[in-house]
Amino acid sequence: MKPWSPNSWRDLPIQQQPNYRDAEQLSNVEAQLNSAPPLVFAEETRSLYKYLENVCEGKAFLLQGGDCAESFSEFNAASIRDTFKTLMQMAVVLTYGGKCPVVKIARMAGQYAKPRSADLETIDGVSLPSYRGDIVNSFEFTEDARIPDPQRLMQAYHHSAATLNLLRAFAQGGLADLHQVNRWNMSFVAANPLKNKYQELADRIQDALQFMEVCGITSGNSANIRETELFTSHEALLLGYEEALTRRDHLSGDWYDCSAHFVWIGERTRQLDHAHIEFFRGIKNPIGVKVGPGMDPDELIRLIDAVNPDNIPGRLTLITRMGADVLPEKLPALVRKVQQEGRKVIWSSDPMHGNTEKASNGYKTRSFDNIMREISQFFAVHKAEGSYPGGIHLEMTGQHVTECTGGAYGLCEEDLAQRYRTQCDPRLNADQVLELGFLVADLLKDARK
Ligand SMILES: O=C[C@H](O)[C@H](O)COP(=O)(O)O
Ligand SMILES: C=C(OP(=O)(O)O)C(=O)O
Ligand SMILES: [Mn+2]
Repeated sequence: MKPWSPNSWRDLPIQQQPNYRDAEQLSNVEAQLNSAPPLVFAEETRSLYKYLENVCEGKAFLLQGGDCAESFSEFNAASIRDTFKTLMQMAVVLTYGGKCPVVKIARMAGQYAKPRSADLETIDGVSLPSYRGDIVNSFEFTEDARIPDPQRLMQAYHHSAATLNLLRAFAQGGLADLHQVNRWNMSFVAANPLKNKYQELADRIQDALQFMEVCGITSGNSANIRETELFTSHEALLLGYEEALTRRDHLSGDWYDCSAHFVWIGERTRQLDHAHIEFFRGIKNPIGVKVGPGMDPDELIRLIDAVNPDNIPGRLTLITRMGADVLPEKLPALVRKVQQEGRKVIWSSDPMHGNTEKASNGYKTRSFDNIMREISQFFAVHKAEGSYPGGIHLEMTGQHVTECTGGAYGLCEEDLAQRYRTQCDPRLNADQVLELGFLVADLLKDARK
C-alpha cells in the first residue's frame, strides 16, 4: 500500500465533487484555508474518542443530530440555540432512560456539502445543475446561482467558526444546565397531545434533580449539572476543503482533520478503492461510514479493515440507513459477520435516509412512524444478535418546521407547505424529535437491562 498523506486521495477516483470552472482560484482558496486556524483542537477530538470507546463497549449512548444541510440563510443565533436546546433536552431523557452517559455530536458547524442523486434538477422543463450545499453553490434556481464558487469554501469555514463559537458558549455558559433543560422538557410534555404517555418520565427526572439539589449537588457547585460537552460533525464530502484543514498535531505527531471532531463518509462515496476511504484511513479522528441496504457482509469487513486496521474501539461508527421495511432483512447478516470476525464498531441508526418519500403534493418528506419503526427494528435486530445498539443519527431542528409528517400533533401532507424550510432533506421538528427521544429512551432502557 502506498504511504498516506493528506493529499494522497488526489490520485484516486472520486464521486460527488463540484466541477469548478477555475482551478487556480480553487487552489488559492484551499491554500488560504490551509493557513487559517483549525476549527477544532486535536485534544478535544481525542476526548471524544475516549467517550466513543465507551459507546463501543456498551457503556454510553451516542446522540448525533442536526440539519440535513446547514445554510447561510438560516445562519443565526436563534436557529443554532434551538437545535442546541433540543439536543440537550433529548440527551437528558436518554441519559435517564438508558442510565448511561449520552455522547452528543451535532451535525453543525460544517454540514454544508451535499451529495445528490441527480446531477441536474428540472423545474417546469428547465434543467440546471443540482444544488450541492451552500459550500458549493446557491439554492436559488438560476443558472448563475448553481455555478460552483470556490469562495464559498471560505464562507463555509467562517460560518462554521462562528457557529462553533456560539455552541461552545452555550455548552459552558448555562444553556445546558440540567434544571433548565428539564424545565423545557416539562413544558414540552405539558403541551403535548400525548402528555400522559410522556409525563411519568419527565416527572421522574424532575424528582431526581430535586433529590440531588437537596443533597447539595446544584448548578452553583457542580459543573456536571451546569455544563456539557457538545462535539461537531459533518459529512466530509469535499476532500479539498478537508485536506486544507487537516493538520499534524504537535503533541502526538498524528494527523487530524480539524474541520470537526467527527467526520463521516456518505453512502454515495464509500467505494473501497476511491478517494474518500483513502483520505479517512490516515486521519486520527473518530469517523463514521453510512451503511445502506446494498452493503454486503464481506465488503463491510473490507471497509472496516481499510479504515480501522488496528480494530480500535471508538474509531469507527457504522451508521445504518436502510429503510424501515428493508432493515430487518439486511442488518442481521451484517451484524453477525462483524461479531464473528471480532471487529469493534459502534452501530448507530440513521432512520432518515432510507425512509424518504414524495408526498402527493410534491414535497420530499418522511413519516414519523417509518422513522420510529426503523429505530425499533434496529434495536430489535441488535437484541436478537446480542450486539449493542450504540446510537441514533437524526436530521432534526429545534425550529417548528413542517417537513416530516406524523408525530403527536398529527402533521399531514397538507401541513407541509406551512413552514417547509429545508434546502435538502426533511427534518424532524422540535416536537417530533423530542417525542422520538422519549420513545427511544424506553427502547434504550430495555436494551441496557
Ligand atoms: O442528505 C442526503 C442526500 O444529500 C440527499 O438525501 C440527496 O437527496 P436527493 O436524492 O434529492 O439528491
Ligand atoms: C447524505 C446523507 O446521507 P447518506 O449518505 O446516508 O445518503 C446525509 O446524512 O445527509
Ligand atoms: Mn440528508
